Amino acid sequence: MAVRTLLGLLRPWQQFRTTIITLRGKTLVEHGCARSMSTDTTTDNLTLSLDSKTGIATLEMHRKPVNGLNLEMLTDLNIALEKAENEKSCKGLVLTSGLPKIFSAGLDILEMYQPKPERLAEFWRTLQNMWMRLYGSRLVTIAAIAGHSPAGGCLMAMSCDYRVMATGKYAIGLNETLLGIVAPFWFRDTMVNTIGHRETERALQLGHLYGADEALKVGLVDHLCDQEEVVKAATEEMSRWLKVNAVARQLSKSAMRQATIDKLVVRQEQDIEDFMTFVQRDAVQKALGFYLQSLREKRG
Ligand SMILES: CCCCCCCC/C=C\C/C=C/C(=O)SCCNC(=O)CCNC(=O)[C@H](O)C(C)(C)COP(=O)(O)OP(=O)(O)OC[C@H]1O[C@@H](n2cnc3c(N)ncnc32)[C@H](O)[C@@H]1OP(=O)(O)O
Repeated sequence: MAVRTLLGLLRPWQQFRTTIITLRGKTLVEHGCARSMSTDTTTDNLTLSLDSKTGIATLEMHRKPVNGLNLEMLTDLNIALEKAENEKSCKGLVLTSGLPKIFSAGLDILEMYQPKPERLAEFWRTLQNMWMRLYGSRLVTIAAIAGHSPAGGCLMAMSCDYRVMATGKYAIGLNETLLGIVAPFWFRDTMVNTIGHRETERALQLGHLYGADEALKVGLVDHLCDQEEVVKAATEEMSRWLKVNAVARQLSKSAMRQATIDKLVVRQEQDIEDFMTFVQRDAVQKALGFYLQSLREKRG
């Protein structure tokens, strides 16, 4: 607080600063302007930037090759989301990818294949926390999806308030059964809340990946546009949402979502145990091994 007051006395050109934060042995570099409180954060996995004029933050994922959600990426996402959440001038967040043709390939399967138990538990807790943060965010959150978005990628998109997807040959959905695994209850709940019970039941059992047109038809995404336009379309839609009284909108959002989040809050430890038991079963390890192999063979 004292630092903020002091910075307020500085002239604008004196206020640009670069801060380096080290976290869990990783370095986050911040470039920012103290007066506007806009702060850009870049890590190996993502960039968070805030447009201080509009109050819209952009969170761009760029973990090569496919924005696979591993422990480090999820940790960075949690930090970035918390930062945007706590920044008073930030009102909305566009979640997108800086990689071509990929929004996110979902969970990094290598976290679940032949895992070390301690890391596996931390990985799952960090994913749970990321979902609770994003699904329950006070911000208007819009996913700009210009590429594939299976499983955990679909979860992230569904956790936003609105989804813009690129037309093209991209797929989105909860395809867990194709890997021989089961979407956890809070993945399922999020999908039910988005597209309804019957459609979710069908999609989950089949591990169905929707093309963009079909995703629009069932309400899994809300708007289609050209690949190059997704972030622009998301930002335009955002301005509509930002015109609504913020408190009324936030209370409405929380009235719709909090019960779903609370279900995980009260079962968080049990869910970690269930996940660990399930993933470490021989049959599941075998299925994950085959799936990884098939991904590798696809490349030839
Ligand atoms: C009793 C109940 C208890 C409950 C227990 C619950 C358990 C449930 C647990 C978890 C839920 C799981 C959620 C998930 O998110 S699982 C991940 C699902 N993701 C996928 O199926 C996507 C797989 N990937 C693809 O289909 C494609 O890669 C693509 C369409 C995303 C992109 O295609 P393309 O551009 O052609 O790239 P490549 O396929 O060539 O991939 C490049 C490279 O990346 C590797 N890779 C891809 N996806 C993943 C991934 N998700 N994890 C790790 N690695 C991945 C791929 O293998 C290639 O690697 P390389 O050959 O070594 O270069």
